Amino acid sequence: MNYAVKEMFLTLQGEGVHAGRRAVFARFAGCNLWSGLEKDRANAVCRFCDTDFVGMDGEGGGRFADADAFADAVARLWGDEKERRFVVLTGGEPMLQVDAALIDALHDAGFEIAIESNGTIAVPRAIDWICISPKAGSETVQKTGDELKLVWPQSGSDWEEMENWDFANLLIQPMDALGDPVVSEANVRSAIKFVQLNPKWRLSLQTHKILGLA
Ligand SMILES: C[S@@+](CC[C@H](N)C(=O)[O-])C[C@H]1O[C@@H](n2cnc3c(N)ncnc32)[C@H](O)[C@@H]1O
Ligand SMILES: Nc1nc2[nH]cc(C(=O)O)c2c(=O)[nH]1
Ligand code: SF4
Ligand SMILES: [Mg+2]
Repeated sequence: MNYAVKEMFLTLQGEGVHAGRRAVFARFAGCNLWSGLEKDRANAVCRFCDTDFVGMDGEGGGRFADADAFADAVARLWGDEKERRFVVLTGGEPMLQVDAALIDALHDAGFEIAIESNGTIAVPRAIDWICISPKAGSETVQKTGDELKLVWPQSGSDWEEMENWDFANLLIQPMDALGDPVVSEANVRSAIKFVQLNPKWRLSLQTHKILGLA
């Protein structure tokens, strides 16, 4: 198997329970809920995406011939430190490409593996930290994991139903309205109010955007 990767970079995990943790991000090209082209956004299943995942032309991106080549690139970005090695597989939709060989190669290189997935494709439990972010209008098949991260508000998504799923952490992440600061701020206020009313849930902010990190 080869892997089409938009970009790979060293940063801090910006979101969720691991926010603030040093991490290599590997962003896979392509998604099953949007083509990634602006002309298709209005008709996509997922319409609020903040990410360019088209092609392989980003920093550290490219086509990796096999799992070892992928893991070598991740390890090079991490550097020599042997402790607490952490890689986040994201996209696009990483589960279109992640397979057992890749998971094994990253584990062999000493990495704890996290994934950011839309939950429409089952995620192997061999992945150490499963974060699922369900999208209204899609079928969520992965209803277990470490972190459920619901982008808020999303009409047509049933958060009460999600409380019955098997996730160790429930998070609400305000929707970035992509260039509309008034709406973005309203979404933050709405998310805070939601958590104040629903103590099973915690707030997740996109701290990398606040901090000016990738
Ligand atoms: C770009 S997605 C890639 C991974 C996967 N396709 C998914 O949707 O979970 C990474 C994370 O960013 C979140 N996200 C995307 N657009 C966002 C936005 N406009 N505001 C807040 N979070 C957003 C997603 O819900 C997901 O949790
Ligand atoms: N720093 C940083 N943290 C992130 N957490 C989830 C991200 C994603 O796009 O999947 C992301 C991202 O793009 N950058
Ligand atoms: S599912 Fe994830 S990558 Fe795909 S369009 Fe939605 S937020 Fe973006
Ligand atoms: Mg992002």
